[in-house]
Amino acid sequence: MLYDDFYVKSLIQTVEDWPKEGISFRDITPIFSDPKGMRMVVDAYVHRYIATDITHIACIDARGFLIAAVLAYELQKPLILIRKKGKLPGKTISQSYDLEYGSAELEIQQGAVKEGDHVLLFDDLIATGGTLFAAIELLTGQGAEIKEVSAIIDLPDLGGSQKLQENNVPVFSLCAFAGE
Ligand SMILES: O=P(O)(O)OC[C@H]1O[C@H](OP(=O)(O)OP(=O)(O)O)[C@H](O)[C@@H]1O
Ligand SMILES: Nc1ncnc2[nH]cnc12
Repeated sequence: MLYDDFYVKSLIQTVEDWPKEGISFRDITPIFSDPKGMRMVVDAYVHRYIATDITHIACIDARGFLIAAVLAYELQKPLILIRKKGKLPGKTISQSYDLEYGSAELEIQQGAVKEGDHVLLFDDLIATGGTLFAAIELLTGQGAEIKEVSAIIDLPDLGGSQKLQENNVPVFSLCAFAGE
């Protein structure tokens, strides 16, 4: 299905002062409850990544999982879960970070990726980029190469996507909310 930016953006709801005062929270929940929107989003990513040399898709707990799992299924690629602290069994590597409304710690299982792996890193939204930088650290720390960081929404006013690009990380987002 052809991607329609106006349609997808119309599904994303802005909730002011949540989870903290001063935050304009971009809620993607309605995309998942709208089969047309879901298909549009998934198809856009399938089209973008089907003819690339990506070997793995990594995604971030929790909203990043939702599209990435469908994409991994469609592209028949292994899916790597980067989770919030304390959720993954076995030996893990962790990385703490700050995000727009707090701080947290992410973990990956040791051996989840290795040198020579070409990873597409997926999350739902880029704000300060803190979450993605932590995930990149976990992946590259085990030798993987980040081919692209991909999100549904970019919030360029928060500077994350620019910072990623300045660090030579290719970034793609389906839509952006700037000055609105
Ligand atoms: O660019 P940043 O400033 O780091 O913010 C972006 C992150 O914030 C949200 O995650 P959250 O930690 O709220 O987790 P959730 O997906 O479990 O809701 C979002 O899903 C991104 O992962
Ligand atoms: N403004 C925002 N809306 C939704 N998720 C977010 N994660 C970080 N900032 C966010």
